[in-house]
Amino acid sequence: SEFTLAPTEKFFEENNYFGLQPSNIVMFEQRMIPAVTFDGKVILQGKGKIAMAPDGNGGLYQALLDNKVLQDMKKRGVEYLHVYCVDNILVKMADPMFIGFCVSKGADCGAKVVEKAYPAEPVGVVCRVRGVSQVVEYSEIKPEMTELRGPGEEFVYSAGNICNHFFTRTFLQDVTEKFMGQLKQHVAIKKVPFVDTWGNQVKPTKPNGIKMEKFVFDVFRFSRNFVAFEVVREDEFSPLKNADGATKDSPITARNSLLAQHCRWATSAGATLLDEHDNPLPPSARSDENTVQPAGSEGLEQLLKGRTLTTPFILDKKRAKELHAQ
Ligand SMILES: CC(=O)N[C@H]1[C@@H](OP(=O)(O)O)O[C@H](CO)[C@@H](O)[C@@H]1O
Repeated sequence: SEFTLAPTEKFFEENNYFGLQPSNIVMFEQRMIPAVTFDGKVILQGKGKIAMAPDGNGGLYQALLDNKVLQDMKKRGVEYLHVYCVDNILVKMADPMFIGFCVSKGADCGAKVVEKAYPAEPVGVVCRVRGVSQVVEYSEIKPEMTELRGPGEEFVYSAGNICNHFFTRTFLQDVTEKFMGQLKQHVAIKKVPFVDTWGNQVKPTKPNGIKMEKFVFDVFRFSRNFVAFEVVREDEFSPLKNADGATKDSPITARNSLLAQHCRWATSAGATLLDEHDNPLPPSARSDENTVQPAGSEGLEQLLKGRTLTTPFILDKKRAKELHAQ
């Protein structure tokens, strides 16, 4: 959006595009739409300036069209897309397992899901409504539906949406050409700063306005072959939604999720980890033993098997070279 494009560009430049070719990176902006009061009037954010807000993560499709991104992808021979839209430190971009699964199933649209942890967990559920695959958002599902359980006491609606999606380019082409007008508008009730009639800037303490948002997953219902792919939460989902100090989904919890994952990878590659007092670290909550080497941890075994490592242990290029040489 207009808030994030310039800082994102700057961050990529400063970090040398993370080793990618700048010509292979395309950045573009979603639209902004006015925020309105509960009776539908525009809100003045400042003198002569209407309060605007990004049009939701489902604004992606209009933005792809506005910026001719799908045409560009066609030229470059891009046929499959992996999209994610919540901050998630464990996200596996272009995950070969997920993409391979969707392609092998002939899917035009797919979603990664994790098992819902508890009924009121604020995640949408991937399900079928009258035979149509879709996400029912947590703000729009009846609480009693979230409580429903099957014969084995498992949740009936257990497939938690983690905003991690697969699309074929041709499906998105169809969406932009035929279905965009059918995307629903969802109402988000928010605190919108405004100027009062005396020209004073006011920061409301309770919600005073409505932002209309489109949801990225609202295109699922137009797919011809939709698939869901369940993944293990500890390996793939640790969202960042709150500031430090919150008990969940904060920078600290995100950092700990990544550390725990790397400890599991090192242990399953055959390393023994010690804390700063040389005591062995307790075994991680989940063992990856006997599973395939998790994507992202390939090659670790050669470096770490049989080694005893004191944490914090940083495996950078220099360290990897040293380990190779030993
Ligand atoms: C509109 C939208 O994208 N909603 C998503 C999104 O919720 P937020 O609370 O808006 O961040 O992230 C959730 C996963 O953290 C997902 O379950 C939900 O469906």
